[in-house]
Amino acid sequence: MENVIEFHNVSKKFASFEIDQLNLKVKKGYITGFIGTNGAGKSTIIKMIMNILQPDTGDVHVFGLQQPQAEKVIKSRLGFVYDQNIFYPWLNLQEIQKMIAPTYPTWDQATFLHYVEQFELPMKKAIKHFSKGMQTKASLAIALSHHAELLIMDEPTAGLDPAFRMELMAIFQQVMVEEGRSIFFSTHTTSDLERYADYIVVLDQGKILLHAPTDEILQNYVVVKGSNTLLDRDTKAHFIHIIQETHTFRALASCKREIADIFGEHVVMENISLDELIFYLKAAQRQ
Ligand SMILES: Nc1ncnc2c1ncn2[C@@H]1O[C@H](COP(=O)(O)OP(=O)(O)OP(=O)(O)O)[C@@H](O)[C@H]1O
Repeated sequence: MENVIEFHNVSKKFASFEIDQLNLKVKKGYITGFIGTNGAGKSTIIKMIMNILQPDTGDVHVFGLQQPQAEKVIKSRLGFVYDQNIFYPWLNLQEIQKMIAPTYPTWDQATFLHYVEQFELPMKKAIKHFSKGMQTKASLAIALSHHAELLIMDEPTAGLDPAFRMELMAIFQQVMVEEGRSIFFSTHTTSDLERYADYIVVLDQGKILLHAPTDEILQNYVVVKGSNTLLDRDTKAHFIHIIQETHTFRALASCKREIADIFGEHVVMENISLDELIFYLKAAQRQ
């Protein structure tokens, strides 16, 4: 299967943060959600995809082309959407479009006008007077109007109200109808991903803890609750992380069926949310 983004042994060091030999392959044609707690390194990775930051060592490929050598071609084929205005704040959408359109050979004015109308964006209002959600939509309209094959988004739903967020997620699904298009976006709103993302990447302290199809995660990972008397060296080995109270434990396991076979009705199994998954994986990483 073709990959739209590839990191090969990428390292990047800041004073108090490090990405060490990171490998990542994001599949073409799918929505991939990128999650992890504050400071996990999501923005740093997105900036390296965009060549805003450069790795100390290792290679970043987008569309099979290497950054930074192919930056110009890569940028012409992708759309970068984030929740801050990246345009001159005093310009309106009409002026921005006039400035941007000639820079993209694939610019499609009819598509631009279509999205401006669908997103109910005013053409003549200065961008600085747009709400956060309107700014996100404006970036998205521009990305879609040059037929970006890959949409990269750093927390596009941050600060949006639930109705607006749902609308944006519906738009993501709609734009995926264009064959071969891919979306890679970071978020703290994990409930959106449970419904809309095909793949999930969990990051912590610059390390990928899990990268798997969303369905597989939600079907197989479980929180198991039971009595401490069930835990010995052999049974403990079936859990990724165990939290023990005085008499009982709760633990994360990655194979629901295996746990059912071993413990039967002696334990309670609960479906996991992505927030719980991040919590347990992070705790396991630190133990
Ligand atoms: N230019 C920089 N110089 C030094 N440290 C940096 C720089 N950029 C990021 N960092 C540090 O790298 C770490 C990862 O930051 P990053 O913004 O990538 O995390 P994140 O997962 O996007 O976080 P959040 O979810 O809070 O946005 C943080 O500890 C941050 O302080």
